[in-house]
Amino acid sequence: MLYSTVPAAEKRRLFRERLASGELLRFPGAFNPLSARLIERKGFEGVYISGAVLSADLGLPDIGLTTLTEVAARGQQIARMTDLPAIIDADTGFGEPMNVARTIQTLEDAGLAGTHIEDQINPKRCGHLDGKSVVDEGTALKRIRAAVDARRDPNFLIMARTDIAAVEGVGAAIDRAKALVDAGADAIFPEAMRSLAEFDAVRAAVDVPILANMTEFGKSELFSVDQLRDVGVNIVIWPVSLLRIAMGAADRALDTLIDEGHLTSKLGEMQHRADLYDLIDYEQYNHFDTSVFNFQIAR
Ligand SMILES: C[C@](O)(C(=O)O)[C@H](CC(=O)O)C(=O)O
Ligand SMILES: [Mg+2]
Repeated sequence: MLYSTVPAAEKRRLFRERLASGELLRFPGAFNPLSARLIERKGFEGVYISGAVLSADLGLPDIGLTTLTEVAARGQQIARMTDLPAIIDADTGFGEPMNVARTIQTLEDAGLAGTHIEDQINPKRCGHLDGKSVVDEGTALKRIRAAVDARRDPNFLIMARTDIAAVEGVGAAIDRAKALVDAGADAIFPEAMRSLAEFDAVRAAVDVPILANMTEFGKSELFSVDQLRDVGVNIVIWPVSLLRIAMGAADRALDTLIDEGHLTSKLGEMQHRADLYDLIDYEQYNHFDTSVFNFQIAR
């Protein structure tokens, strides 16, 4: 109740331990703090906090308009709701390498378990869109070195994301991934891989964990957990999926409301009040005041 009782340093330590085991860890994207609770309840291994979701939530395109303050605050709200490790998207790090350093310390303070910093130029765009540009290798490495030097908890995971595959091909992504690992990256996020063979090639090239981004309507086919495990992927994210599903359902429900004048036909699709209260541990709040949860909800 109220929040996770596991301190951030402990979440990070446990996360590092699981990552080292080589198993594939599943990180659905939480589009709000409540959905992080659902992800934990269902038994997933972690929670992803997407920049695309954060900006879409504010009605903005994912082009680096959100600020570190906004991102860290939302990350903190989500991370504190779950015992699971939460990885947050830090885009290009919010500025120059010195800003990247501040980003890392701020995200550590916010209780996140790790983050990824990408090598796109500013303004950045979704990794699955055409027309991306990346910074030169020197700049990309500086961002990662700054991140690694700035962290105070060695278990805070610093992942380097490279978007170069879409611009120069998977060969360039492999070269860059190796250089990023040499610069201190704990893990690699090869963005917009088009096939399992491409994941396989990156996997073979580096011996740190790699992440697969299973975002919909993008460049990657939607591979299954088993397929990704077979090629040695260590973390898989579905960054925007729950937001897409929730917004799709909301869109259809509003149409139903217009057509039918009520939402009775939608009750089966809704999270029941009883399930919501269960998810937020409403009953536990009786601990403070026994009159808080003294009602029945009919199913
Ligand atoms: C992973 C990602 O960086 C995100 O912000 O969630 C996006 C997802 C998306 O826009 O579909 C990405 O650039 O892939
Ligand atoms: Mg992003």
